[in-house]
Amino acid sequence: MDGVGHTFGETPLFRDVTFGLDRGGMLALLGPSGSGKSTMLSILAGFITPTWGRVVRHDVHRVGWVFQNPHGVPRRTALDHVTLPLLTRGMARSAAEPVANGILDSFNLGHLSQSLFRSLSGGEAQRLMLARALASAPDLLLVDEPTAQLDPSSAAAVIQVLDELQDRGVMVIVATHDDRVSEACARSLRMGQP
Ligand SMILES: Nc1ncnc2c1ncn2[C@@H]1O[C@H](COP(=O)(O)OP(=O)(O)OP(=O)(O)O)[C@@H](O)[C@H]1O
Repeated sequence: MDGVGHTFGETPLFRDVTFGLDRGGMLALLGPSGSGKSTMLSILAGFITPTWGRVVRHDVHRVGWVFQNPHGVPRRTALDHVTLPLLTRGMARSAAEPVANGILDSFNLGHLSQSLFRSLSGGEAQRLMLARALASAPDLLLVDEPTAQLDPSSAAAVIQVLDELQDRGVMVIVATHDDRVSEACARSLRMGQP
């Protein structure tokens, strides 16, 4: 990001944001409600063109986004959720299901493989959304408030998953109010000081 700023009206939401992130890097976007964290994620995803500055992506072909509230298909199993992105990447079902089960295991969800999405707890559902995002093999993963709805132990499990994602070479940018999430990130960017 080079000198990026954005405004929806007269007052800039943020200005002059410059940073670079390498493969395997994890950055926390911090700031109070309304400071522009989601807007910044949308700019990074390419959904919004910033008013000022530019975003340059090298070797970023796939961008994943995990929303604050886990959106799954209630009557589909956890396994279905992780298998689908593999099928859309061209894998045969016979090859995709073992890979999906491996991903579920690594997110501590293996025992819930056949559970319907609607029966999962909030923390399990949020981890499943991260597992599904990983199955789509993103180069850049944007995560919005992953722990906002979670109790401390579910939040700790999600933070561990975020850590593992960066170990796998994914660039992770996470908008958060949660100090524990920002502590897990090597770097942070504080919004709300235009
Ligand atoms: N499309 C839009 N048009 C006009 N104003 C917008 C638009 N999107 C966001 N805003 C405004 O921009 C400001 C920043 O919103 P944004 O959702 O980026 O904040 P945030 O830091 O992610 O907040 P939260 O932590 O509450 O999710 C808010 O005042 C919001 O009302």
